[in-house]
Amino acid sequence: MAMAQHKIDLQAPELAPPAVSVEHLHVRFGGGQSEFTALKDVSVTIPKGALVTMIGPSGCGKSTLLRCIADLVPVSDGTISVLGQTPRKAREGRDFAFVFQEATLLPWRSVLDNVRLPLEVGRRADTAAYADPERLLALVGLQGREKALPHELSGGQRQRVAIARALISRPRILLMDEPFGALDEITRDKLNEELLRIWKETGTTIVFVTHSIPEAVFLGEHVLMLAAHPGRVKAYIKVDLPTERTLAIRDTVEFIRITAHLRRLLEEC
Ligand SMILES: Nc1ncnc2c1ncn2[C@@H]1O[C@H](COP(=O)(O)OP(=O)(O)OP(=O)(O)O)[C@@H](O)[C@H]1O
Repeated sequence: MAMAQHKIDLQAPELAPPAVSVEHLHVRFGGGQSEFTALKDVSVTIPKGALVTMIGPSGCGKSTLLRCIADLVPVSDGTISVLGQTPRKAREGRDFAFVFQEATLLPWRSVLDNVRLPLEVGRRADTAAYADPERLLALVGLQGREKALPHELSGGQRQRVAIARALISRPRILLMDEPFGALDEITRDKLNEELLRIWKETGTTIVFVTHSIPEAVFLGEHVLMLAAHPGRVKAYIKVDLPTERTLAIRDTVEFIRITAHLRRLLEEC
């Protein structure tokens, strides 16, 4: 009698490539006498759909790591895979988008036209591949401000525009380098809550660099800590807090315990 065939599901989640896989990454700048090792033997896996925050002392290589993932800085040794491809391929396929500390909006274009910009300069012929700019503005809480010019917006609102613009190509990964670092505390708190909502609504994987331990813990499902000189992984912890988070969670014993633990680790870096 023939044996029953067992169906093998090649799309099983555990077999799918992670969002980002970094293996034995070394990044060196300069050469000869002035060679400088910015990252040494960094290995880390970022699961699909995760929100990973990255923290570490100044100069430990957080931006460098993010830029390597984004194909903006060349890798000296090791490999990076973004959704199973090279960072170059992922960049060409617009699989990720980058949000910087400065919103860098075009001052002469309206909010809506700034968000639409990637549609005009992009290489995707298929406009259905892009999200609807007006819906994105609603998603980031800027409904009704479509016609405003950047100078008419607050810093927090400009950063909301930058996030909407980043989301227009429906990136599967959002790389954020201290996006709220220049904002006042109240605006930053509000945007932190909103980012969690946007993350849940879009299902985008997010890698978020910050200098703030409370911000890293509030946002992160996982916190990646780098140590400096040379830049290397110090810790990669899962944040054991409920996924539904409001700012009030920062007053809980568990939140305070995790931030204290990270602060002690940071002091060793
Ligand atoms: N293009 C470059 N050429 C030479 N050195 C560089 C270059 N980019 C970064 N570095 C150096 O690599 C190290 C890591 O820089 P990086 O900006 O990644 O650190 P960081 O952790 O993001 O710092 P910060 O928290 O201050 O923003 C620093 O010493 C920096 O001076």
